[in-house]
Amino acid sequence: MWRRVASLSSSISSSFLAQTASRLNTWESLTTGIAQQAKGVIAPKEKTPFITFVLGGPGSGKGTQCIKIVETFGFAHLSAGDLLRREIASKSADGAMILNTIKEGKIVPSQVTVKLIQKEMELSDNHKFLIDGFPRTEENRVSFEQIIGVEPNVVLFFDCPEEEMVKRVLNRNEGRVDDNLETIKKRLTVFQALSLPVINYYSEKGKLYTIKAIGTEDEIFEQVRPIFAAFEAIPLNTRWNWNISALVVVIDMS
Ligand SMILES: Nc1ncnc2c1ncn2[C@@H]1O[C@H](COP(=O)(O)OP(=O)(O)O)[C@@H](O)[C@H]1O
Ligand SMILES: Nc1ccn([C@H]2C[C@H](O)[C@@H](COP(=O)(O)OP(=O)(O)O)O2)c(=O)n1
Ligand SMILES: [Mg+2]
Repeated sequence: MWRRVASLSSSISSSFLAQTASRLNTWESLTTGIAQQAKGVIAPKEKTPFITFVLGGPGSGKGTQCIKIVETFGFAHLSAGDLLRREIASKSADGAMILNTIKEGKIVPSQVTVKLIQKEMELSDNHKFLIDGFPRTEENRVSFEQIIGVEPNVVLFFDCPEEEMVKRVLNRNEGRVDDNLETIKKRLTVFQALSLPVINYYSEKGKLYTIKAIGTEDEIFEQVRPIFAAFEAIPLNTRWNWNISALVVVIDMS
């Protein structure tokens, strides 16, 4: 059980501590949100969730780097695109609508995507989540906050030039309905118009880590690794919860 044992003024000046602290939330908020949503069916989990949003344009290398983060840091990988493609394949009620939306390079209504993410989070034994390709719009972002009830600890942005993204997507060869030049152009327009505002939002909140997504997969991962290594270095039984006016020390008494 988490107990608050002290509340300190915000005089601690280390930027690392401040940045790190701002990215850690208490477990209570998620358990409350999920428990409310699940109407008590699912028992609260025991660990503080650690949520990373993985953002970047189509072909910027999000999925590729997520695999490496999973291997190295043991996260659960929830790809919004994969969850939506699974709905299409399962011929669910929303399947046809999702397929048409993806073919058009547009964004699926947030409630549909958030519900799929929520289900995966509830089913997972893990407490560290990489949410890949989400939120892609401000509507996505607000919907997640409202339905799940938490904010991310870390937001990664894979920053890649458009020509490189187009080249990678056209070579991806996974048989995706949206990996063609016509749809990619639409997706890049949507990324600029709807996803960049989300990236700016997290930048202003001090949660954004921008990765230069050019180079080999390993070179790019060397930019990613220290971000999570820094969080791993925080002692397991100590969590800092940063507030605008106060720093609250939370010590695990279990
Ligand atoms: N650093 C890289 N250099 C060249 N190709 C890459 C790199 N990272 C990923 N790729 C390839 O580019 C394509 C898109 O990568 P992917 O991880 O699916 O991107 P995203 O999930 O952002 O759309 C894939 O075929 C992948 O193998
Ligand atoms: N939050 C999301 C994520 C994906 N989608 C839809 C629209 C996207 O173009 C497709 C594919 O997403 P996916 O993340 O798999 O695509 P990339 O890996 O960036 O190429 O799914 C969505 O509507 N909302
Ligand atoms: Mg992807």
